Amino acid sequence: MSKLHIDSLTKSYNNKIILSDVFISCKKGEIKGLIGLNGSGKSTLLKIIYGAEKADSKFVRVGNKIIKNVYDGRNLISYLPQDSFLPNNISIKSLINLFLQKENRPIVIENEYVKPLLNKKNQDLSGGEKRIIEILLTIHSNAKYILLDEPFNGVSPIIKDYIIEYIKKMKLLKGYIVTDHDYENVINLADKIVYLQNGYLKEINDKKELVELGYMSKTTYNTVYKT
Ligand SMILES: Nc1ncnc2c1ncn2[C@@H]1O[C@H](COP(=O)(O)OP(=O)(O)OP(=O)(O)O)[C@@H](O)[C@H]1O
Repeated sequence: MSKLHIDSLTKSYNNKIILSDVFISCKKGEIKGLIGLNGSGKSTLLKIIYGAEKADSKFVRVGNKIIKNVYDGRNLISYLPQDSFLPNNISIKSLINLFLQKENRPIVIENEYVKPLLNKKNQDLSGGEKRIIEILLTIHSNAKYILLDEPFNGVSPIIKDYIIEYIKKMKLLKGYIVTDHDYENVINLADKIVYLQNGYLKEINDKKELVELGYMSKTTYNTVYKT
């Protein structure tokens, strides 16, 4: 499968540069974890790659296909936004039929967490239940590359573990870029970590760098990683 390649991506809001000549790529079977401080531009980056937000400049392609907007990227790039995106007054079963191609529906309908919710309306689901449905609909689209913005938000620990194992199991088929403030789970899930700061992406090779970069305190690092 062709690689997802992004370069020369630049974005400013009100003359403030948020993303400055960003380069990132992802290949099939790869999970990239994107982390950074609040406001560093992670969501903006994912929205621009997907095509939901305009960039000042960008070059996005999957293989030889250049992606300029959401329409170009259909069946190639799928995106889970930070905020809930499903319409309310509609059953989960109908949402699955609406969002997924016929051949992709059974695996979601048969899912152990989805099955008990099929006849409920989206508005009657808890925040975490909604998130599982949204994640599965995004992953099981026809797209080859999946962008997940805060998939673990509002999800209980046991479901986070389930989502991580689920994505790992599915990873051979697609490529993923995942961002979340739950850095432990992003680090656990990802093959590579990239850190966004001052508009630039930096590859992290050693978790200790996250202290040097000011992402986490030494105390937190020692508590989490030095047992
Ligand atoms: N539509 C907009 N108009 C003006 N500024 C914006 C807009 N959207 C985002 N910003 C600004 O761009 C910066 C990056 O925002 P973004 O949401 O991409 O950050 P983030 O890294 O995802 O943050 P968080 O981790 O808090 O979700 C922030 O300073 C934000 O205030």
